[in-house]
Amino acid sequence: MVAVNDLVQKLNAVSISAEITSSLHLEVRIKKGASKHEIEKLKELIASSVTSIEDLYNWRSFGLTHPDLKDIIDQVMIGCSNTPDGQKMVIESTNIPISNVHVYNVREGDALATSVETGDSESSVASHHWQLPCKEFDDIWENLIFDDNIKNDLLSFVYALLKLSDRGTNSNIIAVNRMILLHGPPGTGKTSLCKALAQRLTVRLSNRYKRSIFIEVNSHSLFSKWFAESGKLIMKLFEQIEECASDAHQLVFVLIDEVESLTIGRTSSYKGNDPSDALRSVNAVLTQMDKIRRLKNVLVLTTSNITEALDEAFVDRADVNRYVGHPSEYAIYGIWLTVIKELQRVDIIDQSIALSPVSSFPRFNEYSQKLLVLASHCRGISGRTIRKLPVLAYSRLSLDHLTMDQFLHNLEAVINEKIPAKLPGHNQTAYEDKTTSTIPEVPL
Ligand SMILES: Nc1ncnc2c1ncn2[C@@H]1O[C@H](COP(=O)(O)OP(=O)(O)OP(=O)(O)O)[C@@H](O)[C@H]1O
Repeated sequence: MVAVNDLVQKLNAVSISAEITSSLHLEVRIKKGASKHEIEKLKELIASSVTSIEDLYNWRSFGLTHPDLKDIIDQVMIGCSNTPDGQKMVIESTNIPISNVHVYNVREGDALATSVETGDSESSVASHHWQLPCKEFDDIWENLIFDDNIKNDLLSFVYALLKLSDRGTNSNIIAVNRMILLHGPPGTGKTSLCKALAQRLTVRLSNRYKRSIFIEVNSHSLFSKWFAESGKLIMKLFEQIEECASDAHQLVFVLIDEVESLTIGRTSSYKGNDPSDALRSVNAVLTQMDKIRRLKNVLVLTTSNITEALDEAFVDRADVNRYVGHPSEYAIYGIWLTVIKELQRVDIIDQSIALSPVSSFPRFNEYSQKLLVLASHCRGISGRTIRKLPVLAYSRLSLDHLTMDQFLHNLEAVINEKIPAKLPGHNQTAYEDKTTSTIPEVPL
């Protein structure tokens, strides 16, 4: 029976042949203290040792057991933008191009808070800066689970945008603004996706750009505290960004979260303030965005929870705008799987029970089936809340170690307690059910 199941799984796995290995990348994270320069020389060995690994899933990391590699390489992630996230892969060819093997190390440490002067000898923390690739962002990509192909789509599209810009295409003919907009309900992973995307692009483009910086703009505090001054503040902030981008060997990612607070519609007033202030700020942002779009090493990532309030001229400038909604039961299952695996890794949940990956549905074992049923009760809830539920389940019993049965039982109890409205028969609101954007999607 097991053998038959294995066979079916193999048939379902994507077989990577030579013709698509060109879009297959290996991202190799080296151990602290190991020499990147020396490991760069081992790319061929790394590529060939990957082909002998049985359980490979797209965009999932794994360790290497080869005696010459295991002590210097922390993890490898295999990524193919032509293949769904989490799909099992069978690599038949050993022809992974060496140029697609990216060796990197991660920086540790906190973000650097950067201020701008606001007059009257006051200054405000306007942004936080991270040098990429950094440890904090590195595991986000693999742990973000979406129903659609948004991760692959964004990565390929933005990679193409940066390549086009780098080749010096005429922007009057090929309009590239290097700006993306992600919108949708709170807690659905928009900010995390921007950070993860920047990290992956940094690793991918490390041959082209020696350095990479991620600037997170503190848009809310900038706008609400010094409303009338915000036009000036925005200008100063963008001057700092331009300074970073003046280094042609540096890739600059700018994240503007809650972008609606900067670009609230020209006609709407903000918290009862004079609409002319809102207008001034919108204009300042748009002027600065237009300036920045001339810089080919800058990518602006924006997120919004209230798309309806966004300025049309701003939305128009985005090369991509995508709706990011609440996860379906399959994505919820996938998110819980990442949390449960971590709890198993630290031996809080029994390690002897392996839950099935989403891609093997419907051939689920009894535990996976139960988890999927629980997931179906949680539709319409944000990924942020979904991620917290297993920890709440663990905390219900003051035990150091839980069997899988105990864990699932507690998870069910937490769901019944915390979100009773999500039990079967509950009618979801129109907002919770929403799956399409109010802004037309740009086809990718
Ligand atoms: N689809 C998802 N897969 C995995 N984790 C998710 C997902 N959606 C949200 N999360 C988790 O929820 C937390 C919040 O995510 P994030 O801040 O990126 O959401 P957001 O959409 O930007 O929310 P907000 O608009 O409130 O800032 C993160 O820890 C993230 O890992």
